[in-house]
Amino acid sequence: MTDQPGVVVTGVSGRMGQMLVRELGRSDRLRLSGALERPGHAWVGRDLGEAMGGAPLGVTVSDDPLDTFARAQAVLDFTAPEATVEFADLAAQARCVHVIGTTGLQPAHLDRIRAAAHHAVIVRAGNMSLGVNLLTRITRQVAAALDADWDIEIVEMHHNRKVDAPSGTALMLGEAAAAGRGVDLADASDRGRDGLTGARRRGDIGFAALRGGDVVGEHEVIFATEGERIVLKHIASDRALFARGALRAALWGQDRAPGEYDMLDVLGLND
Ligand SMILES: NC(=O)C1=CN([C@@H]2O[C@H](COP(=O)(O)OP(=O)(O)OC[C@H]3O[C@@H](n4cnc5c(N)ncnc54)[C@H](O)[C@@H]3O)[C@@H](O)[C@H]2O)C=CC1
Ligand SMILES: O=C(O)C1=N[C@H](C(=O)O)C[C@H](O)C1
Repeated sequence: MTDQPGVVVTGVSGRMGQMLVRELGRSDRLRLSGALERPGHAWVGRDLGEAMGGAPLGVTVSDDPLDTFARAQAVLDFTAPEATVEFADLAAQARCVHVIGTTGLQPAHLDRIRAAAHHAVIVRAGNMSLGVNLLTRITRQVAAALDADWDIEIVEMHHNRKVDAPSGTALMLGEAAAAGRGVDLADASDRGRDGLTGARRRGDIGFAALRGGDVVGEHEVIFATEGERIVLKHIASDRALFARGALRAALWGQDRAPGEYDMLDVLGLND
C-alpha cells in the first residue's frame, strides 16, 4: 500500500488520456488507480497497459465512474462536456479533486460544475500549460495599456480532430483581453466572419479558428492599429505539457478547501 494519491484518468484511450497515463507512470508523487472509458468502448474490461500496446499495468479499463472514483483521490478529465458534468457530480460525491481540461463547455455545463465545486475541489482550465497561463496575464496587461484604436484578434490553430471552436485557450485569452480593456467578452466578441460582414466594429475582440494536420495547439493575440502591430504567440509542440500541468493541479488540490480553481491558482499567478 502507498500513501501517494490515487488518480483516475477518464477518456483514457484519447490523445490526452494516454498522455496522462504516460506522465503518471513517470510520477513519484501520484499513482494511477483507475482508468475510465465510455460504455461500449473496445478498451473496457481490458488491461490498460495492454490496450495501449505495452506491458500490463494491472489496471482494468472500466466504464463505471462511481466505482473507480470511490477508490481515488483525484480525477483527471479530458473528455467531452456531457461526460465532464456527470463526472463533476460523481467526483464531488467521492470527494475527489476533479481536474477538468475538457473544452467546449457551455453556460449550462459551467453552472453544474460550479454547483459541484461546493462539495469538492475542482481545477478547471482550457489550457494547463505554464506558457499559456502566463500569456493570459501578459495579454491582460497589454490590453489595459492600449485603447480601442488597437483592434484585438485571436487566432488559433489545432489538429484536424478537434471538435470545438474557438479553442478553450482562445477563450481564456479573449477573457484576459476583455478584462484588461474593462469590457465583457460576451458583448465584445466577434466570431466566425463570413460574407458581407461590414467593417470591423471598434472595440470588438475577434476570433479565428484554423484546423489542420497534427498541430498540437498554436495561439496568437494580435493587437493591430494604424502603422503597427503587436503579436503575442504561444506554440505547444507536445501534449505532455498539458498532462504535466494536470498532474500538478491534482497534487495542488489535495487537502484544499472545496471550490472552483484554475491553473493561475495552481501556478501562483493569480492576483
Ligand atoms: N485544458 C487543456 O490543457 C487541454 C484540453 N484539451 C481538451 O481535452 C478534451 C479531449 O481532447 P483529446 O484527448 O484530444 O480528445 P480525444 O477525442 O482524443 O479523447 C476524448 C476521450 O474521451 C472519451 N469519452 C467521451 N465520453 C466519455 C464518457 N462518458 N466516459 C468516459 N470517456 C469518455 C472518448 O471515448 C475519448 O477516448 C477536449 O475538450 C480538448 O479540447 C486537450 C488538450 C489540452
Ligand atoms: O483539443 C486540443 O487538442 C486542445 N485543446 C485545448 C483548447 O481547446 O485550447 C488546449 C490545447 O490548445 C489543445
